[in-house]
Amino acid sequence: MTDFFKYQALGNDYVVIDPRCTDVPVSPESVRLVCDRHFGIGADGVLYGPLEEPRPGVPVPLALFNSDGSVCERSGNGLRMFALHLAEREPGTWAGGEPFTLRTAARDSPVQILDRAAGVVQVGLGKPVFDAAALPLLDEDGTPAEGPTLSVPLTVGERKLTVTALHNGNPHTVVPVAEPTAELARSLGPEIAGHARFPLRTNVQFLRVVSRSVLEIEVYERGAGYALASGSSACAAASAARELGLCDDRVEVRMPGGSVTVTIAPDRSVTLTGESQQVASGVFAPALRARLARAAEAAR
Ligand SMILES: N[C@@H](CCC[C@H](N)C(=O)O)C(=O)O
Repeated sequence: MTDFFKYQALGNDYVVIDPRCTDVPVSPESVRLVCDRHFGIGADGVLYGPLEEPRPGVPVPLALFNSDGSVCERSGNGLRMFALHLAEREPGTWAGGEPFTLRTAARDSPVQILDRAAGVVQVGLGKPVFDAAALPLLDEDGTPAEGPTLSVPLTVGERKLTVTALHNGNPHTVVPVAEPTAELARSLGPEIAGHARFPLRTNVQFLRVVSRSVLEIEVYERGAGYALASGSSACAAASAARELGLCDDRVEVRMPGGSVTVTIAPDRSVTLTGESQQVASGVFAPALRARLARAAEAAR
């Protein structure tokens, strides 16, 4: 029995809980406990799956949770890590390098393991939508906003920002700045992520366009906080910069944890390529197991 498999992608870390390997229950409270960096394993989120026996040619379903226990519809880094997990468990089926499909609450996402030893995986995240109803976004008076979200005036405390908001399986708000810093992400990120105009909250990226082929971002994630990297955030920043005419169709996105490559097709569909690795695997100690069981019982 193996209760957990821990992975990281440029420092964005997830715990995989595989129901084929453990009977550990998963609930918002148990996710919070597992992700706690002092009382649990520590992670930015949990990937729970496969939710059914994986079969070649059939989308493999999984559920994703942020470290605060909230459900997230999709995770670019998480999908890449889960693809590696499937390959580690059944290399004969999933490690051959052929593309296959993962299914989350957002949509189906094609993945392809390009270099298993180096952990290089590519994932297709589809086409972003730059529309208020998709985010969703409210107007200042709290009524549903309508129309394009390429340039949205957003008042945050004393600051008057102009941001680009988009939805690509999950919501994102890109904030162009002269210098993205961890301090800025940690201070302003929460105010934007939980802004009243985003009823489902939003992931936040602070973006500097270094050149037409290089972007630099700092990330504050919905439900997880400051992150060293984020796949869907890197794609959101690239899609926003591309839509604003600020970058080419293939960019390196630099984050504190490392860089990924994002390519944007003429139809706006986005592909993310980057490394990730397994960090550890193991069993929960009896005391933690008992707490997880109590948390799940309380959630029923
Ligand atoms: N780190 C992930 C994003 C995880 C989900 C996000 N926090 C949300 O709630 O949408 C990634 O690599 O995309």
